[in-house]
Amino acid sequence: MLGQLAKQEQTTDEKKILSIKGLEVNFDGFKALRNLDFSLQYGELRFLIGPNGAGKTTLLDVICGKVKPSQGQVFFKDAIDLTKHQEHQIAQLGIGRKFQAPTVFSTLTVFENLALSMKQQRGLLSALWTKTTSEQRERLHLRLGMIGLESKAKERAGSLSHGEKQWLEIGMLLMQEPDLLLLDEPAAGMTDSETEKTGELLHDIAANQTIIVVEHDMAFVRQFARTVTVLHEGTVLREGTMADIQNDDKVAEVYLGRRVERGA
Ligand SMILES: Nc1ncnc2c1ncn2[C@@H]1O[C@H](COP(=O)(O)OP(=O)(O)OP(=O)(O)O)[C@@H](O)[C@H]1O
Repeated sequence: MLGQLAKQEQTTDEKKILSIKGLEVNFDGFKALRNLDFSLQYGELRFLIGPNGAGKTTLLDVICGKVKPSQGQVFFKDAIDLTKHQEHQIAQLGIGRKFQAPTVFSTLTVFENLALSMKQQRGLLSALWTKTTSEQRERLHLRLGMIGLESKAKERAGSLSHGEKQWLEIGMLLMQEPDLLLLDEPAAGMTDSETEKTGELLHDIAANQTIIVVEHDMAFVRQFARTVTVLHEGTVLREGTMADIQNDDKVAEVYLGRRVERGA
């Protein structure tokens, strides 16, 4: 019986790409995260919401190695202890992070930006001047199509709209073939149609990769979220479908007594 239980637990664990237990982050005595448990299955698109200062960014910072926890476990693909790795190692292990503001090379073309981001052994300059292989070109065109910028491949990235720059940066991240993507407000500052396209892009990506999205725009979350985790005061307050979350009194209370509405 015990053996069976252990086996069951192991099977469940095997599906987890990320498993966090008892996480604590201490900034000079202030606990930005406390006793936080969080896990993610392969292929999930998980939205992370919560009021200002809830700890969302800090959680992403711990996962990508920018911030080291004072306590707790952070395991990637079961056996990789992320607390023991530096930021650049974690990127190589397959975790890609995108911050809110797009950072593309504005004087290079869209295609060149993507080509530079390819997972490769070559240095930056040789990546620019060496001819891409047909396999690489295929990958580049696949990503160009996915981010909707095929027709703008030869345009300078600096001439793109804000939304297009965001998609390009997501495409650049995808060229690294990460297993887990961490995205910070990918739809911030976008027009309604760009926001819509971004939501669809996230679902396209989640067909093969796992994504955590930190988001404030509740209309966006409502439209595109499958599972939502609500953080409050450094720990998980609730987790569930958007419908569960919207009807939860405690969640409404932490959002200053309002229902979870757009811009809350
Ligand atoms: N480097 C730091 N030193 C001290 N305190 C910090 C540091 N970084 C974050 N904090 C504090 O930790 C808490 C959690 O911050 P965090 O940025 O993770 O929240 P958040 O949920 O991402 O908020 P927002 O939605 O406003 O971006 C906040 O009270 C913040 O002031």
